[in-house]
Amino acid sequence: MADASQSVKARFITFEGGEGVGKSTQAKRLQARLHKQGIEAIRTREPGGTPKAEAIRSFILQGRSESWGAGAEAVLFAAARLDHVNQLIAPNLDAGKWVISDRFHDSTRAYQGLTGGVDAKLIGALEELALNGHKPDLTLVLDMDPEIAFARVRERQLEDALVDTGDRFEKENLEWHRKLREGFLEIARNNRERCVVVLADRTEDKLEEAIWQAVLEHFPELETAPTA
Ligand SMILES: Nc1ncnc2c1ncn2[C@@H]1O[C@H](COP(=O)(O)OP(=O)(O)O)[C@@H](O)[C@H]1O
Ligand SMILES: Cc1cn([C@H]2C[C@H](O)[C@@H](COP(=O)(O)OP(=O)(O)O)O2)c(=O)[nH]c1=O
Repeated sequence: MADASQSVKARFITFEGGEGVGKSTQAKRLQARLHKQGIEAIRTREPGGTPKAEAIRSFILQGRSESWGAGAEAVLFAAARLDHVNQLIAPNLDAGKWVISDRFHDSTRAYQGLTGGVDAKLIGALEELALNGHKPDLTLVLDMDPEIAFARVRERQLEDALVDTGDRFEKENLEWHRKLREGFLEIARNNRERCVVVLADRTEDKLEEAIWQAVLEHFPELETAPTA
């Protein structure tokens, strides 16, 4: 692989959106595209990404913590994020590697803030602590009707012959997910310099292409990076 990492500044890209819209699938595909371009990129996810953050992930997402409430969850997600930023994201960016995260701080804004009702000032303060200066350079907001995304997730569960795999968040009702979708769109409207909304209700190949075009538009320097 040609090494373009030396000539192109390492960037931090996040994927956001509701459940089942294709974030994980496309995060993998984007990593592969970047590799083809000679760019070293690591892929991570939230909540999680480091041992401490993964521990918080299982703690929050299992049914046991049902009664925590959105405020406490915002604090827990922020604690996980701070470790993720300090232990994984920042060191990789410093080492010249691109970082792709499947969800990041906009998920807290959307789930705990706009949908969960936690005050925006509190969300902002937690964000300042957790990001430690590492705001994403580009956020791809995958957008589609949650009903269709749900059908995808259910299909996957049936294929895996799993009876009850939905985590606590996937069990929220459709109306709630529609509100969540509006929340992500609002975040994108208010952060136009960073966020690109991508229509997710299309084939994986077409979505990958649309995402790649958005990435090239945002980072034109990639066009001239040597190809592998
Ligand atoms: N463009 C697409 N069209 C149809 N199904 C898809 C598409 N992208 C992903 N899927 C399927 O939908 C399900 C959810 O995709 P995933 O990437 O895990 O979404 P997310 O990370 O947003 O929850 C998976 O079973 C995946 O194979
Ligand atoms: C990162 C983050 C996630 N979440 C929620 C969103 C998801 O419902 C859940 C993570 O589950 P996950 O399985 O990673 O997401 P997806 O279903 O999109 O593949 O945690 C928050 O509520 N706040 C946050 O800050």
